[in-house]
Amino acid sequence: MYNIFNKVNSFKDIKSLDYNELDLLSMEIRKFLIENISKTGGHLASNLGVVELTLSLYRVFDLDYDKVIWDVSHQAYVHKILTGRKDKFPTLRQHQGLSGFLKRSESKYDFFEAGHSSTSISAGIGMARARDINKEKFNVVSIIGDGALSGGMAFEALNDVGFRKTKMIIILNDNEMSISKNVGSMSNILNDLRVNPNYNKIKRKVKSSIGKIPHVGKKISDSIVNVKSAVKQVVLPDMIFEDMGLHYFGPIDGHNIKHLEEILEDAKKLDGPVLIHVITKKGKGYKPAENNPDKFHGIGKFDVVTGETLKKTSPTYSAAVGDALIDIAKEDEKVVAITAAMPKGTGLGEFSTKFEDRFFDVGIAEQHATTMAAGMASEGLKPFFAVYSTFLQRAFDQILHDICLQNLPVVLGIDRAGIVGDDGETHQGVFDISYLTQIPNITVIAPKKIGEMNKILRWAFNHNGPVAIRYPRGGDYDRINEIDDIDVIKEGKWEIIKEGTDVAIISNGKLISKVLEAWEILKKNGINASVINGIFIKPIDNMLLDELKDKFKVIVTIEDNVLRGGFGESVLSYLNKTDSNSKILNLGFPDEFIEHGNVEILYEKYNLHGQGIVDSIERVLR
Ligand SMILES: Cc1ncc(C[n+]2csc(CCOP(=O)(O)OP(=O)(O)O)c2C)c(N)n1
Ligand SMILES: CC(=O)[C@@H](O)[C@H](O)COP(=O)(O)O
Ligand SMILES: [Mg+2]
Repeated sequence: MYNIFNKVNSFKDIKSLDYNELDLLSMEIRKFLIENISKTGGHLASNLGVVELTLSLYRVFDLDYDKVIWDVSHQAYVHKILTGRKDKFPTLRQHQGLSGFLKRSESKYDFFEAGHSSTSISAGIGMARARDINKEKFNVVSIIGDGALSGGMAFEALNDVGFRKTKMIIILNDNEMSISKNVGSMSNILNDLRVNPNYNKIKRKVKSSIGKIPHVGKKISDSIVNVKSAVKQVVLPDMIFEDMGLHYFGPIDGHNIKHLEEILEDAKKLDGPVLIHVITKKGKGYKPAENNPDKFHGIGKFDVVTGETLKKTSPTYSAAVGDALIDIAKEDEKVVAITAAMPKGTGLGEFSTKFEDRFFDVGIAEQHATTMAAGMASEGLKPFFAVYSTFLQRAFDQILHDICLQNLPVVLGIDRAGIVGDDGETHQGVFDISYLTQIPNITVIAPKKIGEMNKILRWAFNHNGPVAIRYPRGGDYDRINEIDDIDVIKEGKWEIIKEGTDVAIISNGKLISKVLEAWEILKKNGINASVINGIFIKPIDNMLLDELKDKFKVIVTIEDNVLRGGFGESVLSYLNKTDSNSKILNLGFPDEFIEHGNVEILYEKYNLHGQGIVDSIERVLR
């Protein structure tokens, strides 16, 4: 089935191949990726786009010596194949299987881990400077996408590397796509560069003809500069990378291995930072992905022939947020929506077309989005920033310093709160309760079911101060439909779902379903539990806690967050200040990073499934 691919297990095996064999290998790698990812799910389109780029890099550079850093690292599957992990590919993103991202524990060739974007240039600069101080000689190559280049850290790193002239190579992998269409003025500049490839040709001609003039004097060299800038003025209004102090090569066809290799060899010889602008096609070689790169950016299992996803779609929290927001925005023209490059993932797709002027995709710029929201709120707008819990970690200071310090009414829609599953450590949303609740002025709230989203969002927009609404990836468990939506939302007031006598269980969000599962088992075991929806994670319901402590010997908190600084600790800390004699049991995630794997497997592993909750409670009651 595979001719060349079967013989390739390592980057060492590709060095001796000729260009025809490399073309065949590229096709076979694509076939392998499509077949495997159709069964496991994963980041298909980005990987299909970097096949030739990865092969070229690994022929020119020596991974036993040189360092290659992949930004985000969702596009590093070909790297995994070429670094001895081909056979493990069917386990991709499965619990205990290969990670979907780079992992230093997986391979000595995974030089730097990522999952969040725009870190590769900074990491590369760090390695290059360590190399220089340690008097070593290896090459450093950072590969960053055009989407990731919209992130502030990437600009900070370019600003630094161009100034200090650190020797390294930056490959800008430009496929005109972030997850959705790339946005921003840098994206426009890249487009200019793409459609004006003449600039480099003319520059090379000018340089080579001047190189032929013997003993170039100051006058002539001045005129070179003038010619260069004249060329720039005519061909391009601004050559941003060269002006920042980097050598620029491009645009280069990222699917032409021979040409890529020539450029990489040239770049290797140069001192100082080099940026190679490579043009690739996201989804290359698989029509459904080429035609629909955002759908195939990160996809679940799919049918290879039709490209259709196999899992039936069911209502999600993100979609409910999008619908509710449209509803509210129709009534209130002050409502605006913001995303940091995740319009579809956060459910804002329809909003973006219905309210074009009131929708802002700022690129992968969570910090900017947060402070911009604060600015909008200071002028009377009602901003809603929908953002994944894990990516909002970037904007901690902006939430604190720009929103909360000024008590500005920004609504943060914290999507993917709690564990997300297959993406693993870098993406689990298990820190937001801890990082948010320590900030004064903010209110943190969580719906227990999708149906409550509209009501909660309306409450948040009417609240005079910052509000964070946390909700999970995906949708509800069926069990939650056994209970009603919350009736009235009152700040700091919890909802009693079941009245019991033996133990009080307080939880919030999606985990309420798991608590209901536990409640049923406990009942069968003769234990009568109260179940409380701690819908307000901050402020907590002190009055109800006062009643619970007098009534129950055991109070249990359960959260989809790390225990440190979490909901349970807030409850514990309050009860510690009272005369409570109740025993408090806090359930949640321990002080460690939560690996990748199916969400249900992970809940079970950490005893947050029905039986796990029961076991923990029975242990304490005994
Ligand atoms: C800080 C942060 N915000 C958002 C994301 C979600 N995200 C993952 S990949 C991606 C798009 C990256 O685009 P690009 O760098 O061009 O890579 P491509 O997939 O096009 O190869 C985004 C927005 C992230 N990983 N990190
Ligand atoms: C690499 C990355 O950060 C995103 O592509 C992420 O994997 C998307 O996750 P969702 O599938 O939850 O939108
Ligand atoms: Mg891209």
